[in-house]
Amino acid sequence: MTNEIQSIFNRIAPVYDQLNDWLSLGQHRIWKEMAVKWSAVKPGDTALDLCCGSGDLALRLARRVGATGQVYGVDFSPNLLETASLRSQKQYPQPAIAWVEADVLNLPFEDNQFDAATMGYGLRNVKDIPRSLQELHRVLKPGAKAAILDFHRPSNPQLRAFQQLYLDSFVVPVANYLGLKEEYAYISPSLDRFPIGKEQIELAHQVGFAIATHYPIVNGMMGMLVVSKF
Ligand SMILES: C/C(=C\Cc1cc(O)c2ccccc2c1O)CCC[C@H](C)CCC[C@H](C)CCCC(C)C
Ligand SMILES: C[S@@+](CC[C@H](N)C(=O)[O-])C[C@H]1O[C@@H](n2cnc3c(N)ncnc32)[C@H](O)[C@@H]1O
Repeated sequence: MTNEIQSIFNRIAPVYDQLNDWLSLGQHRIWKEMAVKWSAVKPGDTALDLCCGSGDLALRLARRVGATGQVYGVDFSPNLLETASLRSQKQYPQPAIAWVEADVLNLPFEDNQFDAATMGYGLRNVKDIPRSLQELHRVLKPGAKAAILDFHRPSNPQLRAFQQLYLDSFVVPVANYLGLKEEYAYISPSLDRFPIGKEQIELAHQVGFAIATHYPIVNGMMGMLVVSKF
């Protein structure tokens, strides 16, 4: 399964950023900015972006930590990391970002290292959610926060039906046009398996996060889990 997920993301890498803009009507930028803000990252921090993909969140974190801070972006897709690295090289001044190819279930970092963290659309894709939250908890400093953005299922049946229709009748056909039907058709079943907000809070508490809050966004079609370590 891990290799399957890795190869999905390697295949979509060339069009990933463009499709996110088209399919979310540009809205994913706002949701990602909210994640950065809710991670409470500040100038001088050492910040972590898990499942960084093409680097959207890591680049935003880098703007917040500034010249005195450092950002680490971790992902297991070499193709998306290549895009991320090219994007950061094009920026001036060069952001202080280290792109790390690794599995977020086994982070190559010491305990208590990071002041803040983000994870965008990663948690739903890992094969062991509790383990990934445990690793995040381990590497955060006491007092640090993380914001975890992902799809969510709205409790309202009409909104849920709209979300399903949007995925089946807009997202998948657009991806199909680019030869990526199966890759984008994967989103819907992955969302069906994904724990809802309350369940995410419970999992976060189980791995030791002292505070865990889930905020529905876009009428519950997306969600943000914000966790704090004490
Ligand atoms: C940035 C977004 C999704 C990233 C993403 C996550 C995955 O797990 C994938 C799996 C396989 C292939 C691709 C991805 C992937 O790109 C979020 C934005 C893109 C969404 C496809 C848009 C979905 C929007 C909501 C269902 C409805 C929002 C309505 C609003 C009025 C635009
Ligand atoms: C939907 S993309 C999100 C990328 C980026 N965070 C964003 O918001 O645009 C999911 C990312 O998670 C990565 N990923 C999934 N499981 C992983 C794991 N176990 N370890 C490292 N990366 C993983 C994929 O390679 C992919 O880049």
